[in-house]
Amino acid sequence: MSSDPTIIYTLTDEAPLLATHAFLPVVSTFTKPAGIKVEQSDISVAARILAQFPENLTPEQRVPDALTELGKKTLEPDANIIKLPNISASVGQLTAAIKELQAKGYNLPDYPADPKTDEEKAIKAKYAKCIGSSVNPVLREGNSDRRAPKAVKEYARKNPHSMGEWSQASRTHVSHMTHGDFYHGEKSMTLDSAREVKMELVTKSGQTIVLKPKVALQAGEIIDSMFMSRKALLAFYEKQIEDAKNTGVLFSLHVKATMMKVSHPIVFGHCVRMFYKEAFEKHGALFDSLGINVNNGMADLYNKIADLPASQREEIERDLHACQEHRPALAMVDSAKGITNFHSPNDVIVDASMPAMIRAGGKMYGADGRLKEVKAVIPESTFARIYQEVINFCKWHGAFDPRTMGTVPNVGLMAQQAEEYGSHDKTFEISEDGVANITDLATGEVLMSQNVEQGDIWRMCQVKDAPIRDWVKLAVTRARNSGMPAVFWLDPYRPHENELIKKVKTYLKDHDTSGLDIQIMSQVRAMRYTLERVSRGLDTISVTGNILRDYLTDLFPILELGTSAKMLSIVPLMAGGGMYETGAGGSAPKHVQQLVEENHLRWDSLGEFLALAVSLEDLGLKTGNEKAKILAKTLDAATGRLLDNRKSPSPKTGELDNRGSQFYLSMYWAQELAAQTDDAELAAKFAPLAKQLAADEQKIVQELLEVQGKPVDIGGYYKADDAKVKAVMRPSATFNAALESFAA
Ligand SMILES: NC(=O)C1=CN([C@@H]2O[C@H](COP(=O)(O)OP(=O)(O)OC[C@H]3O[C@@H](n4cnc5c(N)ncnc54)[C@H](OP(=O)(O)O)[C@@H]3O)[C@@H](O)[C@H]2O)C=CC1
Ligand SMILES: O=C(O)CCC(=O)C(=O)O
Ligand SMILES: [Mg+2]
Repeated sequence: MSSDPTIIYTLTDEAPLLATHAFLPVVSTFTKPAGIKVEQSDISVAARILAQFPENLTPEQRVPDALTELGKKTLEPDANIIKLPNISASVGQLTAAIKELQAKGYNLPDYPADPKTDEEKAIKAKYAKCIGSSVNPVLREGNSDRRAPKAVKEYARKNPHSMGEWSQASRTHVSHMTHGDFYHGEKSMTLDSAREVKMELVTKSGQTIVLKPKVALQAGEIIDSMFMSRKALLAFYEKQIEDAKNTGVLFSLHVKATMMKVSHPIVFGHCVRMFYKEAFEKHGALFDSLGINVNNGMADLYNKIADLPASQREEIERDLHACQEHRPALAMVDSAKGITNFHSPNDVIVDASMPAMIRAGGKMYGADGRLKEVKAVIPESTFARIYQEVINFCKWHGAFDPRTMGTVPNVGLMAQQAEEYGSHDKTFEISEDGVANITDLATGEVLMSQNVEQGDIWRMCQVKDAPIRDWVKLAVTRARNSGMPAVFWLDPYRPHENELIKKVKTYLKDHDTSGLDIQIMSQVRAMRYTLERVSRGLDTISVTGNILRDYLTDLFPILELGTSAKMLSIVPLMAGGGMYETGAGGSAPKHVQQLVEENHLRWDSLGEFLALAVSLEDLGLKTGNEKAKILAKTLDAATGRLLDNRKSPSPKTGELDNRGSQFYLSMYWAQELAAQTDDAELAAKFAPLAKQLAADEQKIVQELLEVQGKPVDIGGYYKADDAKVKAVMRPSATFNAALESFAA
């Protein structure tokens, strides 16, 4: 039993970080009487960049490599981590962050987009560690348990969010490849013994190029080899662009360039190039000489042509516009600002963008700011099909009704960089035609081989045996505790999932499943089965691999609750600790913009409140700290009251925002603590605070409201000024004083 139980609180980026600045003082104050320590760990993109370049910084500027430290912590049994959503940076966001840090006096090197020297290559490799989804895979040393807590689901039932109407005549649909994609030629095997393998390309010209010299594999591990054909992808895009034009629906592309940070920017770039084909053919050499990489989106192109002589730039712009003339209309990210789906590869992230489209009745915004029917292009067919199944269902049954629909929690295979989301260091764009082999290093035996062509994307995925066992156990536990049926979404026609099915069947026998309803279904059937139940108000646990975990934990919360930010998201770490994530919702740039322009933060910290309650409960159970358990129980009760009394933040400036919502949470929490009878000492301790906050309620709310409506300065975006942020996020002198005198 630890004498000094500790919760590690992550500091991340954008809206979640702003909210944390207001919430942390409350957390530290409330947990102190229970003897709990709250430590901070800065894993913001700015801190992660700075940690890469200690030699460029003065001793005062240097920061520890908090992410690596935290990664190690996840392997310790007493880990208790609250993890807020962080930026998974695009190249554009990375360069903007570097620029801001340089302007603040940090002597960082520029990002070398096209490195020539060894030194530049080394710099690029360091920056590569800060791009895309580079936090979650390090910390997620456990599988995923995400669900809508009962109080939140009840709230959504009583206060349903808006849902767009679906028409049976809707032409909205999903388009995916039917050949030449990863699904098409996938190979998979379970290792009989531990091996070391390499990934190599044997070219048609007889050369052997080693792409990955060594991957150490464990016995029982499942590995896959799969590739996407460039030719098939281009032909697919050509056809879909043509079809959208002929049928008059918006063209939209949905990828996950953040998580799939190697493959999806390439998949995205091919689409943009195909769309603007003639302009790229005409200006290709110039674009290359300017270092334009369309995998980073049209924003990069427009930035890089900005300094060309006006006549040359205008000619390019004319040629780009000429392409648009005979191309379909594009779905917009921000129609007011003219930002299209092609602006940046991470503006449209499939896990959130497809549910948003489905929630809106199968529509996305066109350039005129109106909602329109859409062709949703999701090239890879493996998982795209589930969305078409949802569309089919909505067209037939109409939109789901949040007042009556069932809930779909998820148990997701995620630990130890499982499946596709761990494949970045084993993903390659093929340089010339040949055979791509996974070869045993010791024996030279070729385990799996694929015929590939230049430009194809080839990857190897892994999933270790222990995470699979843990995942099956978690599924059985959740089914038992919830009384819901659980469905493993596994497709026997997909080689990888077929290997998984064998293991699932074996490991289910390790558990008492009597009285439980556990089934295995292919994805499309599982979706249909689940939706039939959802529409009848019945609940069903989805037990899925890593990508479907990501997709379904935005899809169902967005349909059921209006946002995934209100979901409980737990990672029971395999080493015994726990990580408590705040929903699946990411950071929201437009929330920061609203704060800076109008001093109103619409971000809802509900996910943070829910996560903290489970973190406290877990800490109480594991360390025998009864006060922590009471803190957890009363926090949950306070969160319930917050919902019942409608004290969540409003999106509108001039109304209660994140700070006001946090005040109410604090007041209710103090009141619940004062009222409980399990621990008289705690009750007595919190009684004066509860009384004071209630007495000052009007005054505090007034202080929090009156600051709104004017611009504020937080001293930066990626690395805001701590003191300025604190001042902005804690503007009520009365509330601050009450907390301080309590803590004293
Ligand atoms: N766990 C993690 O670390 C995750 C990180 N990300 C990262 O976050 C960034 C943005 O991702 P994106 O896919 O656009 O998704 P987001 O979840 O940031 O946002 C989509 C929209 O959902 C609404 N929303 C989400 N959370 C909240 C909240 N707590 N309170 C109020 N509204 C909320 C906002 O809509 P509105 O403005 O209309 O209110 C927001 O604009 C990317 O860098 C991505 O990689 C994404 C997912 C998870
Ligand atoms: O790590 C990321 O970029 C996003 C994570 C995410 O979308 C999720 O876990 O649901
Ligand atoms: Mg997600």
